[in-house]
Amino acid sequence: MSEKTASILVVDDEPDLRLLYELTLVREGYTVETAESLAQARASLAHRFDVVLLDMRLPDGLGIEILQELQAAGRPERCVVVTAYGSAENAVEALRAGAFDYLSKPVELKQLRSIVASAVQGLSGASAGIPNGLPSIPSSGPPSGVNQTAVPPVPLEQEAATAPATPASAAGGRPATRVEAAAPSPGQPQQHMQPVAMSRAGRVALERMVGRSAAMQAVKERIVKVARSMAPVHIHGESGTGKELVARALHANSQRAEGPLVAVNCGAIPENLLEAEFFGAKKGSYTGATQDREGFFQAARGGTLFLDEIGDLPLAMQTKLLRAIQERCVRPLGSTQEEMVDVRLVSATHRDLAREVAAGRFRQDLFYRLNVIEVRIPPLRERREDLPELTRALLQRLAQDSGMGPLHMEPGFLEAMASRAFPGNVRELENLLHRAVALSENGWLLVASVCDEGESAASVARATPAMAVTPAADVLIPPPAPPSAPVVPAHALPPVDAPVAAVPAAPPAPAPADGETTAVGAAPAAVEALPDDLQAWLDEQERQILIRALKETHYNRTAAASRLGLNLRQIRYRIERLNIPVGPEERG
Ligand SMILES: Nc1ncnc2c1ncn2[C@@H]1O[C@H](COP(=O)(O)OP(=O)(O)OP(=O)(O)O)[C@@H](O)[C@H]1O
Repeated sequence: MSEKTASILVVDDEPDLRLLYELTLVREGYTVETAESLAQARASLAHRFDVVLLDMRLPDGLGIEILQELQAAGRPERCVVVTAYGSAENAVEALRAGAFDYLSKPVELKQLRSIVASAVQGLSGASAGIPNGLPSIPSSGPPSGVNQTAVPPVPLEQEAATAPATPASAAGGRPATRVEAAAPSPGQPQQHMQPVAMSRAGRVALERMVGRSAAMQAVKERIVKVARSMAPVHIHGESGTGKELVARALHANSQRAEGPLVAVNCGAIPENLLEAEFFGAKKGSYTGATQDREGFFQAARGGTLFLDEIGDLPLAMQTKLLRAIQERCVRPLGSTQEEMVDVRLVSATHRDLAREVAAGRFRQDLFYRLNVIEVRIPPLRERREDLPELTRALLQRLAQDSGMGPLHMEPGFLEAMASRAFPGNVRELENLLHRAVALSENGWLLVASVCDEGESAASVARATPAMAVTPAADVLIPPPAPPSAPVVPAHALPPVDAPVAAVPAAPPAPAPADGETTAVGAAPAAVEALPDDLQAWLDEQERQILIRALKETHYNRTAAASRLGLNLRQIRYRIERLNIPVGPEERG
């Protein structure tokens, strides 16, 4: 069944407009019903529709009430709201309330067709007239609340870290724009108008955002929730927090995922080229324009246009961008023709745009249009618990990219990382790890390479067993000891009931005397008895931690693996290797 058999409810009190919309949409092949008031719309909505075209002003109330009621009832209809000409407030309010998109009066039929086509995109058949036990909306009165439909849980698999990395974007070295190929189409056909299952591309994009802190989990849930409408999203976060990753995840989880994602660094384009770059240019329109060329808006047609560092746009260009957003069309430089645009806008900045507005450097009306939905990414200092996992994942990526063998962390390496403030967030962490890899010796990442000038390696290095990152999986495994790495005395084995640490804890080595420093890689000045058999000692550490995790999770291996940052396959392998009894075979 084609998408054109989708069903549309047109709600408008003006008979001429109702008829015009109806005829236009019927001609497009849709099944159309009409209603002239909120009351009639509520009655019609006893059945399910695919799209509801809602006029804002109706004799018995505001169209947005229907939108809110559908949202509150968790209904799947996508609402396109028709707002009065130039009413940015109404449009923004409707989008925030969950409208799929909006149209401004006077409605251009071309635009109506395009937006409805976009709203029904991916559908496989009509649903009108199916009394299928949908949650009903109240026959009158305001909604009891906003949509509380649960966001699908975001699976965070260990394999996330092995996903191919997005290109590292070194400051200053970034190209101004990138257009990306369409994402692979989801393997499963979509269920008609049911909450759409997360596609593989969508899941992978979320998994690339490493971090399971509550703060990051909230960011991911918000992405999933807001990805599917056309509402502009503004991403705010300090430099290096992963704004581009969020933009990619929004695109990959949107229904435009099969369209292009055009990422533009607004700060990297010379001012005199901005207009041509954004809107395209006709041959001969400026020196060097030897042929017609598309702009970002045309290149992103049917997809997402990501405007990074939007705060860097000069005021004159802000005005032109605002017009393009309001009118939904652009005019290429040197052309007399306007072209309709069909993009979803995502913008980002590390600046406080509200403050920029107050200072007169950013247009308030543009800010209002772009900031319909905000996604804030917390800085790394507000989610320090993500640091070990981020370190492992980034090292994994570095090891893969550089084709190096396994990388081992010198004792104290993670602690040295943890002692830093990271004002440059994940990018700074990434750069630091780059440096550590470049300075590594025989695959050993040295504490000294991540210490600040003058900081003693020994001041951060605690006597902890070393760890290795293998390129094959996100696994920390105890590697063979470095030639002179400090070791933990056998008597320091953590008791089974001791708190579990990612790295088996051991008492710190005795502090060196004043002024005494310990050379990196050299044994601390005073180290207690060495174990006779390092591998056996390390195995015992691992064994006890696994037993404890299993006990605490009632021998549920999946839960135990998750507690330890392993996947099921990895924990099974370790349980088997260390011959740990787990009771009845099928536990966990
Ligand atoms: N949660 C994360 N998981 C894995 N990698 C991350 C994460 N956050 C950021 N990164 C990595 O850190 C680097 C910086 O991220 P990104 O470019 O998205 O930051 P940004 O906020 O856009 O920075 P800027 O404001 O400077 O443009 C990238 O290489 C990105 O892959």
